[in-house]
Amino acid sequence: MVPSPSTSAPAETCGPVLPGSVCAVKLRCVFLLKCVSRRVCVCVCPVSYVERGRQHRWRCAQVTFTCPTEASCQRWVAGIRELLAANASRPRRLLVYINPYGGKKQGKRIYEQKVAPLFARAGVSTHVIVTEYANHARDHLRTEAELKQFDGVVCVGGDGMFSEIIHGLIWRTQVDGSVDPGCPDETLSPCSLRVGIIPAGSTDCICFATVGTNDPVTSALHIIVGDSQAMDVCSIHHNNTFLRYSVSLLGYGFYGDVLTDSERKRWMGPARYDLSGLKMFLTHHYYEGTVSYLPARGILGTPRDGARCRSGCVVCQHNGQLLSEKAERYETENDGEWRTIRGKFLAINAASMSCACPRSPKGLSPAAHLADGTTDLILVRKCSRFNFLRHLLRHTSKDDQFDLTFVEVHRVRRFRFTPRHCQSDSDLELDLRENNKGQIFSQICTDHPACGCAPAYSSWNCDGEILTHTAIDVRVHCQLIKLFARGIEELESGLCVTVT
Ligand SMILES: CCCCCCCCCCCCC/C=C/[C@@H](O)[C@H](CO)NC(=O)CCCCCCCCCCCCCCC
Ligand SMILES: Nc1ncnc2c1ncn2[C@@H]1O[C@H](COP(=O)(O)OP(=O)(O)OP(=O)(O)O)[C@@H](O)[C@H]1O
Ligand SMILES: [Ca+2]
Repeated sequence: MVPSPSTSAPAETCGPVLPGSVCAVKLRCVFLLKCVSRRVCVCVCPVSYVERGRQHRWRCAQVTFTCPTEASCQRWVAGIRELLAANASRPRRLLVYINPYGGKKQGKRIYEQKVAPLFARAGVSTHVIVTEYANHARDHLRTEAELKQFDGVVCVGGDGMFSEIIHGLIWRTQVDGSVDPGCPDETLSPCSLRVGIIPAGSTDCICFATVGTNDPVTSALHIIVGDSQAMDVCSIHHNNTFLRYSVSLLGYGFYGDVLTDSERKRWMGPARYDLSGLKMFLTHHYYEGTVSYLPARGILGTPRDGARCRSGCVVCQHNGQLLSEKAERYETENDGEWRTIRGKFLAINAASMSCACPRSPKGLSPAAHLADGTTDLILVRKCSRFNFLRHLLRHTSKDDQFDLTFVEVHRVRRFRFTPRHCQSDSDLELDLRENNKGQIFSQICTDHPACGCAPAYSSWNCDGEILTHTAIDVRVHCQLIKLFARGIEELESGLCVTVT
């Protein structure tokens, strides 16, 4: 039996030096440090472990054992090392990409000061690359990186940087497995390497929604203990041509416009989103188009069931199993019934996870799941500024943001969007008839008296990157990637397990 701070150690061999009780997470030994000093007949052996703090934060703590002889100390050390080595889920070698440019430009400092010392203490070796330009990490992963040498990839940056990493990894996995990554109907191969996120961006919603906090030390500890959390990925195509993948928010209208405007203000750091958000709220543009979607059927959960995706989520386990069985039976998602909605929208958002972040702690779709093979399609129809503000405010309160007449939400496996100006002649004809022949254009101008005309189209905000096309086809790939995370834990802050 190997000692851990959780068990009272046998008196004759080893016992905590510190008097009183010790707090520990599940009381699992995280690291082991070597014997640091030897006095006459006493060997001191500090062992590091994880301690839970407030609001899902983890901290590294230490307990020191003393042994009467060097030999018994070495036996304890060897025993613990053996136990840790036998744990296959803990990474030993990691490929680390640092974006020195994201968020407040602190990525390098955060990694060097807060994360690297923990990796070193845990005996995790690293190969660190500080990126020199946008898409450096993506291209390195696609073509150069010797992935067999590593047990995982770590991304130091924000959602955009994480997006680069998964683009590189997913592409590489498909090419290595002879799967065509560009084909919209292809069943993609899941990536075997896990990705760790050290938050150093502006929103960091993927980290927040999978860990419960944006804290570099907590994320580093989740990587060290070898946590694993599967995640859905949406593939986005335009006319059968691959555009991008998305794991969090795919937003047209409001969030697309906020992103486009905020890119010009990058020098402001994370505050750019608030300023652009206010500006776009006041601008109040709506966009016309057609949304078609394939509802998710036969699965557990709905977008308004009040459930929350948490560590060990049964909905994700159940739906993941169901969808993989479906794939084995060669059933395609095409056999369901597509539905179509035509209209004027302030925002069209697809949230593949809750998209919780410090700005919106419960997220855009609080009941969305990380790994259930679906995305929540949220349609905010044209409404007054006052009503839109009511909807936005509910992202920050306990009230249901979908309980409004101009908002609807559907849990879907696939969807398509066609902006009005791209619609086929027959669709346009239908529109004209619906709008009393020809009055549609003057209608738009009446709705925007300040400028006299409305923009015909917005852009898609795809995990914080702007998409080049507006007409898109989106498909969810269930559990395509894995993170060094465990989902948000139910256990609340401050709770410590006491060692007697
Ligand atoms: C009145 C307060 C309303 C507050 C409403 C806050 C809603 C915030 C919802 C945030 C959802 C983030 C989803 C994640 C998206 C990421 O993939 C992406 C890349 O990191 N981040 C953004 O696009 C960054 C998107 C950032 C959007 C910020 C929007 C701020 C809106 C402010 C509206 C002010 C109206 C004030 C009227 C008096
Ligand atoms: N060395 C670099 N120089 C310039 N841009 C880079 C570099 N490395 C990565 N990038 C790009 O920087 C962009 C922003 O990075 P990141 O997502 O880390 O920060 P952010 O946008 O501030 O945060 P968030 O996405 O969480 O809102 C990404 O699009 C990424 O491709
Ligand atoms: Ca999902």
